[in-house]
Amino acid sequence: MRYLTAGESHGKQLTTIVEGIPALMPLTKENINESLLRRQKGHGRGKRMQIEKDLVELAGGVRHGYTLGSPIAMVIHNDDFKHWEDIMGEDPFPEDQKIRRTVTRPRPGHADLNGAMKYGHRDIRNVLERSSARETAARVAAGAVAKTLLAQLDIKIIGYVREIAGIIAEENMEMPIQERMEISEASPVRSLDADAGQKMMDAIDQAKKEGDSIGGVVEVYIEGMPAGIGSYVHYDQKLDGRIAGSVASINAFKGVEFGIGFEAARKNGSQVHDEIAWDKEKGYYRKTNRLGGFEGGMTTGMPIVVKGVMKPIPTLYKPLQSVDIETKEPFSASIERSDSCAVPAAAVVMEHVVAFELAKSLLEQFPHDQFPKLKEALDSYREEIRSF
Ligand SMILES: Cc1cc2nc3c(=O)[nH]c(=O)nc-3n(C[C@H](O)[C@H](O)[C@H](O)COP(=O)(O)O)c2cc1C
Ligand SMILES: C=C(O[C@@H]1CC(C(=O)O)=C[C@@H](OP(=O)(O)O)[C@H]1O)C(=O)O
Repeated sequence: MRYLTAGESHGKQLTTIVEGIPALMPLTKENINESLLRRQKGHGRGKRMQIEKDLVELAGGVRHGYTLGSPIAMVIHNDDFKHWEDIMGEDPFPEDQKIRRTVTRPRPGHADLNGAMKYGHRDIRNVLERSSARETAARVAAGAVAKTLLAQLDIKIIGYVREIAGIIAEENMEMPIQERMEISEASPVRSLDADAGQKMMDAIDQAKKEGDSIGGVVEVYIEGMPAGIGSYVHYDQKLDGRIAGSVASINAFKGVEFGIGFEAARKNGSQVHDEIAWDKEKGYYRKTNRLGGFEGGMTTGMPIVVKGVMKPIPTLYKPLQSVDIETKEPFSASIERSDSCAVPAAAVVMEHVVAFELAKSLLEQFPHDQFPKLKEALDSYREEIRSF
């Protein structure tokens, strides 16, 4: 199972192709649109999200509500394209407009300067159009297909915000996943804690007023993955490693933690490892879940708990200093628009990239061309694990 995306932020459309989903799996565009619309929400986003209404067009691989086993092609149109046709269309700029319309001022913290040097672009627009997190809409579409597969295998997944600008939403470890879903969806910052949520919103408003940006920590929580998914035998089969890679690949993500994460460095082994217990009904389980659902690159059967840290947005109304690549002169220009905080949206993105890795590892372990056979194989594996 794999996916590719294509498309520029202000170009015509984003395209996603997902390969490897078995045939005969129920899938509708509503499954995908629900995820896309969730990604667009969240306090702190800029004007662009008022222009876009992300809706998917299923362009291949699905017929009459079921997957065909062929690649699934999805298109999301950029509504903003109509404002950018002269800049993003096929025709080059007329000579007399070239200098004025070419982007030559790289933003610190974005892909601008490194991307321009690597690909030899003297117009930084050729970099920023693709490095933009607009691409995460296409990734969420791929993840939504994976999430639909997981849901039909009784695996639930949700992403929410744990921290923004140092304000922490304390977690009640006992909170069931359904409650996590409902509370975070109702919160404008996807927080699990109303008091912290209000403080987060205030911090976002304050940052915006000051022309600055803020980052935070998001968490993805998964229930229903049986023990033993992933493997210890090769570096690239370790599921926690794959998840870490996919999370770090999200725009502006700078770190990943499982369970208590970096806190483990400051604790003794007896305070970190989760004791093993057994119950006639549910089989083996851990008395605690400090390792966040992974041992040896494989799931333990406990909930998977993974956090990602997002740095503050690099485009600032209060700009940092940089150097114009044509004149080599320093500048500090003002900008037209940007998000001041995209942490709530990033929680939805992280949920979807993690969902993709989970679905991919399940299909590697239980390769089936037909979805009902995958379901049957997983049910029988679950029974085997329970009575082990
Ligand atoms: C949902 C989301 C929205 C974002 N919005 C913006 C934005 O409005 N302006 C901006 O400069 N960066 C934004 N970013 C972050 C940049 O895309 C990111 O910092 C850039 O691609 C450079 O990559 P790096 O930070 O991973 O090094 C956003 C990221 C995400 C996940
Ligand atoms: C378009 C999205 O996010 C964009 C990500 C982004 C960036 O530099 O990463 C910059 C902004 O784009 P624009 O300059 O057009 O306002 C965000 O709006 C989106 O999330 O769909």
